[in-house]
Amino acid sequence: MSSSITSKNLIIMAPVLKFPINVGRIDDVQELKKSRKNNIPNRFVRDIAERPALATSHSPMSTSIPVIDLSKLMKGNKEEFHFEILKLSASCEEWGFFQVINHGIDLNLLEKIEKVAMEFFMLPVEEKQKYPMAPGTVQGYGQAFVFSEDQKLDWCNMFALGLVPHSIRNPKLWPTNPPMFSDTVETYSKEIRKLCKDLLSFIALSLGLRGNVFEEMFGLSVQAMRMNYYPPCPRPDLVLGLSPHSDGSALTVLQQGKGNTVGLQILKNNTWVPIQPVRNALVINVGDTIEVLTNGRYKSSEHRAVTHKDKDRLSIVTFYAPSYEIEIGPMSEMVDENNPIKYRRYNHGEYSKHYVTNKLQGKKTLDFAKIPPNNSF
Ligand SMILES: O=C(O)CCC(=O)C(=O)O
Ligand SMILES: [Fe+2]
Repeated sequence: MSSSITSKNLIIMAPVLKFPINVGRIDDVQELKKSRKNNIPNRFVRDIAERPALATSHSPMSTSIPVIDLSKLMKGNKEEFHFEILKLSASCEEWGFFQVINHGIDLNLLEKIEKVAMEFFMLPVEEKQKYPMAPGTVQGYGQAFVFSEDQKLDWCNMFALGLVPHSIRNPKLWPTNPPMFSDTVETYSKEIRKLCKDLLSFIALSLGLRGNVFEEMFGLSVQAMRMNYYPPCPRPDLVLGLSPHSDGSALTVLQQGKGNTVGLQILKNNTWVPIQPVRNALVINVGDTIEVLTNGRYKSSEHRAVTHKDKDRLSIVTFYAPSYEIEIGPMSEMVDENNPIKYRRYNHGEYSKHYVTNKLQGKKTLDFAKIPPNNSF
């Protein structure tokens, strides 16, 4: 029997790697850009099957995923509320993604977090490397999810922090430069936390469940943040900004840099669909945890980021998940004879550990929880 994981021992242990790892040389893509002009090191060049097709007249149109108006859920009349809940349920079932407008978060705060994030990424590399992401770990500056020398690298610089509970914080990784960085992260993460709670309660209602079901189940929810900076890439047809993956969270909130190019793509019906940013909206996606809890009714969608030849791109991503202590599995309301159980029960801390100690590879991480379909005739 595996012992359950608590937030305290997770930070000490996490990520727990069975062997010392050799990740080889990880070039900083912003520095590459400065030094090498058009030469892309082989480690960034994807195998042909993985390369992003550049837009042609045949490529799927950039799509606006469903847009949910939060004000209609918070204070709309009965009809507006009902309509928006139906839209929410359809978005989660069909896309696992939606954008939220009128979310109530001060637009100045969204601008401010973007500003400090960009200021951070524009610092000299020596300054950023004062907060290093150690190989195999997921906090600090660097590239996460790299576990071997021959693994392909993403055309991205990341900066990530654990936020809640406090025990997952590593104070040495909180930048003092830019001066407003850490304060802004604190304010922003409190606002995003409220949004996650509200959205989860509407997601519960959209499933016909009590609004507070997830809040009660999750305990003190874990919250972490990652800023992804994708510099322009001379050969966007050869590289990926971020490898295909689903998120291990319950819910993810993604803020795209204002005026940035399209970079996020979602795999839908085996086609990578570029997602058109909507002004002042936040992109929300269902993570693996909600997929398990709803027994696959709401699915975490596979997504990735691509780069652009001339333009950079920033995304600021919040992951909201249950406390590591809790055990999860499909909720009884989601299982019946037409919807047989698809996932086993497990400790969420174990899943988090599994997620952060494996490379990003589509939805493979969720095999951890899948019950193989019954093959008997
Ligand atoms: O940059 C993006 O749009 C995607 C980011 C993302 O999926 C992630 O950080 O998990
Ligand atoms: Fe993601």
